[in-house]
Amino acid sequence: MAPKELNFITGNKHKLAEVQAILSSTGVRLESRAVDLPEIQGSIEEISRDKCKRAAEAVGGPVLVEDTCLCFNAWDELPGPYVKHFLTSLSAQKFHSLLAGFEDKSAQAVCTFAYAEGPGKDVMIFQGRTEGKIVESRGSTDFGWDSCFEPTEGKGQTYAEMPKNEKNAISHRGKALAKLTEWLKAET
Ligand SMILES: O=P(O)(O)OP(=O)(O)OP(=O)(O)OC[C@H]1O[C@@H](n2cnc3c(O)ncnc32)[C@H](O)[C@@H]1O
Ligand SMILES: [Mg+2]
Repeated sequence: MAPKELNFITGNKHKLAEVQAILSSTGVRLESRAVDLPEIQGSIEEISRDKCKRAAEAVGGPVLVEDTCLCFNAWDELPGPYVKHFLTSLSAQKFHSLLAGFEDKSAQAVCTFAYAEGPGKDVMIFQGRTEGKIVESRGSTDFGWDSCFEPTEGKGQTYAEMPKNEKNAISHRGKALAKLTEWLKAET
């Protein structure tokens, strides 16, 4: 059974704000708890499933978690789920230099939501992908690598230069949440 209310477990207030904005028109109620969950190494799906199981155990009830990856095509999809560490070390200003030796600057932003009804329960996965390229930082550096990712579907702006509603309409997170809300509608 799909829930009417979701308990989104994240330590990232920018993610939470986007998820709240995107879900506001859907009638789905969102609760949230800030828990910084340890993340394993592995495939995107393995990491998301494990993160969801840890969250369900930490909370003792239904949980929604999300893992965001940035995959460089020239790097066979890396840094992928490990992008946070690269960004923390380099900062947004130097982030583009990772691809300095590569002609191919294309990348995919991948957002994976994972939902479980509680500890030990099955995990449902919902994923969205947005194509783009890595550029020198332009716009606010508030949220992750937003200033370094220029989506192909946009008007040549980085995510950070776009109004929030425009980012949400084409973003990896928006697409993943569209799948999640479809499931919620179908189940209730
Ligand atoms: O508690 P959680 O939900 O795990 O939050 P987090 O900040 O640790 O997030 P991730 O583990 O998913 O790591 C993803 C990294 O990508 C960044 N990020 C996530 N979504 C983004 C977006 O839409 N635009 C730019 N950067 C983003 C985020 O700041 C991290 O550095
Ligand atoms: Mg994390």
